[in-house]
Amino acid sequence: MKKKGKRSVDWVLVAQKLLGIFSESLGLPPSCLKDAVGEFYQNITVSYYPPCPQPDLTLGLQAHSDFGALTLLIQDQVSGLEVLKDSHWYTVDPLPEAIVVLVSDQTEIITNGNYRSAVHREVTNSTGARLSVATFHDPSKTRNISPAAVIVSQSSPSRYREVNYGDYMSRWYTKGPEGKRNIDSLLIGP
Ligand SMILES: O=C(O)CCC(=O)C(=O)O
Ligand SMILES: [Fe+2]
Repeated sequence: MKKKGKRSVDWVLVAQKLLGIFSESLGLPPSCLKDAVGEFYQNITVSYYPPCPQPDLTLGLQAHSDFGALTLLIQDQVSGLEVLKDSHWYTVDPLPEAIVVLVSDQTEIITNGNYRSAVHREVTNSTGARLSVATFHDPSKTRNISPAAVIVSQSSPSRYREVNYGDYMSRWYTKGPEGKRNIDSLLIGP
């Protein structure tokens, strides 16, 4: 087995700590979300966006939500990341030393929609190149994910169908983000 570097272990600890805080904020035991995700599978993507002569015509990355549990992202001083809220795109201004936390699809499912996965995109600009490093913290492909039993009740029934994470991921790669949330296909009811 390949030994993980100290830096990637640190990222895992931050992600676990955040899932603990999310759990507690919902009145759940601190390990609730972490236990539901199981062992973290970590992927790191380094994205370089060169200056674009026609930013109005080109996105760096189309709108999507990340399919795992939690994404931690660092960006350089050039802005470009935007998040969607109430049909409006907001720029995530780069701050020195800051880590951007993006709630991803599996966390939305486990919390039964109490935490919503963040729809985001990357816009280009004509003057400066941009660099970002995203660390994805995801369940294993064999893991089945569903709303946590402690959250679901008769008055607050499951809003999402159970899904195998490997299948969910394959679907994402086959269909692509299509600018919308793939997770919506798991919604139960009208
Ligand atoms: O480069 C960014 O700021 C966003 C990257 C991203 O959303 C992704 O890799 O999923
Ligand atoms: Fe993303």
